[in-house]
Amino acid sequence: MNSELEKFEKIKASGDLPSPRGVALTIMRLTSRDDVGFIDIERAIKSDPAFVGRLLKTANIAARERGRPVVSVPDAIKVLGITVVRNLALGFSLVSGYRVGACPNFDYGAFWSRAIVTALAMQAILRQTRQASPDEAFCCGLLADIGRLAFATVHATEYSRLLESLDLPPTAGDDAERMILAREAERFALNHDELTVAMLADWGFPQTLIEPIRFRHRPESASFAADSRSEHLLAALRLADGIAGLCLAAPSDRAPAMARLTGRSIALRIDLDMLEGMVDAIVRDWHDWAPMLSLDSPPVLPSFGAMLAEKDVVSEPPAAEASAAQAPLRVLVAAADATLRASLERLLIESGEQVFVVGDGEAALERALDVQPQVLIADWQLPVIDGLRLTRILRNTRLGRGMYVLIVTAPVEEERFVEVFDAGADDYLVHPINERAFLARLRAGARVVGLHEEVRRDHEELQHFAAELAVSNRRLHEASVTDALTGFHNRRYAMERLESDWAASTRSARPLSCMMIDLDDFKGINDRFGHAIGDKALVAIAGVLRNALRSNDTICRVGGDEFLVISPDSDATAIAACARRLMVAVAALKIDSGRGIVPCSVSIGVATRGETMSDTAALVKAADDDMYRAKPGGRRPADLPYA
Ligand SMILES: Nc1nc2c(ncn2[C@@H]2O[C@H](COP(=O)(O)OP(=O)(O)OP(=O)(O)O)[C@@H](O)[C@H]2O)c(=O)[nH]1
Repeated sequence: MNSELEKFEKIKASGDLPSPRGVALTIMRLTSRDDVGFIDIERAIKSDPAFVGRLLKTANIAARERGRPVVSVPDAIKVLGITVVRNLALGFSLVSGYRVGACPNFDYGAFWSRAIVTALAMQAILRQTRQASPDEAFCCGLLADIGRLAFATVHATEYSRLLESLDLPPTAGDDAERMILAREAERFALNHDELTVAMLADWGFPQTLIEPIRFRHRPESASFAADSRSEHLLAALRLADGIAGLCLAAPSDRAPAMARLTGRSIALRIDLDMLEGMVDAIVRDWHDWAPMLSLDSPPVLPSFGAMLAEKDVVSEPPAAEASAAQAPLRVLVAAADATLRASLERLLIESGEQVFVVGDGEAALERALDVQPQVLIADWQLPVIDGLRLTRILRNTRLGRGMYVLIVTAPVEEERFVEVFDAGADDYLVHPINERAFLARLRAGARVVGLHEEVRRDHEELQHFAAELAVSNRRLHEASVTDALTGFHNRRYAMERLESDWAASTRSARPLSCMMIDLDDFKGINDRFGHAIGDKALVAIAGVLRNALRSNDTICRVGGDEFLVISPDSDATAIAACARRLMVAVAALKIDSGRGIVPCSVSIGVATRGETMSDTAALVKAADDDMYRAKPGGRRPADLPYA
């Protein structure tokens, strides 16, 4: 048994590790048997109505593109698959069972909020990149930090002391995370990432899905093959971490959180536009999920675009690297002949390089993917996969394209060397090796490797600049559609947004409503109290609107004292009720001018898309007309014709 597993078994033996209960336990037991039928699982699920609701919700997110809602348990199982259903049951049962606990400095609410945002982010990222099942990724994201909860459960008092001594904000970056990991390892012999990996493996999660968790805060130590699923999942997990960090950051910490996020999205070729749509959708889903899981209410977050415009966001620069000229070369030597191997190894070590040695082609391939050498020295006559075939295989991978390849061969006629170059090798050495010639060739190789590294670094820097430029462009765009006083979008944005919500309502045949809100006698307020107090009133009324409306309503300031609210999925009754609520809330405002309370009231016009309405202009006009009917003097809530 390896030592990590041994340490995990010790913790597990305490019997206190977080574990599934109720229906989750039944489903896990059932799915571990070969003879279990679909009906048994369906029956187990149906015994827990709360789980049925959550399962249907997940299935409907998964099936968004198919246009037909999932309304039954068998349908949900078909959409998600038994494994995902089982892992969802596990995850949700842990959320319900460990909402509070005995570790005083562990914030259980923040832990689960972060978990659900990470889960939603993993699902959204994988839906975009399609490198793994988004629903499996959801489960993996939900439980990606479960080791932390496990420490808080098994070692409540000690873990609380450890957290107190570190006193780090929950959204700190990699450096802070590494500090926690190091202290946990010192104290408990395992860190929470290792414990998470062990727990998920114990629950039967597939290795490729959970292994990236081990490296989520130290990606430079991961040695996944280039373009492998694990490498991709690691990048996805880091981006999901970044998204969760941004969503949970205090407003003053959003700029560094945003910087981490934009840097990480580059690795997955997710541009800012995609990221924006993704983050805004994740925040909306979070608002839906939180009450379903009885989690803390999510904060009302500005849109991604508004957060991007908030501060000077600069994406993470590419990691600083030692100059390739000074760093030792990573050289892989692949030769069956022990004397040849030993002499190459000696020469390379003497010249200060980092050497890895293998005896056949298959081992060479495996080792190459693992250590990612910059130089490969391979014997032509290598067993299993010969040197030329090995070169061809590696040249077809991203990793192998930049490698400097030297083929070692016994003397052959000149003609045959063509084959060496045709296979993609850079040079050859004739055995027995002339030491001076070998070292000269190695220097030539080092020069080429150095150039490759330079190109790669330049490319990364260019990507970094491109990301920064995209951020600046986005910020400029955001500023051009944002009202500086209230932070709401302006008329230009309102009209674009209305068009897209109109199109969505046409596609889905769902209602679309809007509200035109106009402050009453605002000129009088300015004249009586001064412009500064007028501004204060505008900001206060904007705050009322922000707090009173749903997260998927769009509020725009379309004139000096006019706001337009676009409300998808609201019918005439709902929008009227909403207008009444707003009027009451604004009337209750007490804005102190220093010379008495400022009288605040609004007139609101409402309109709902009807069959005779041809376009968005007609909808806005209807709301406008309704608002003017309410003036002058402001319409009282009771005057609104709908109860
Ligand atoms: N303080 C402040 N005032 C503004 C701002 N933008 C526009 N205004 C003022 O808002 C007032 C709007 O006046 P009107 O359009 O006559 O509307 P009203 O006085 O609210 O009258 P009714 O709409 O009929 O109730 C004007 O005096 C503008 O100068 C702003 O950003 N800050």
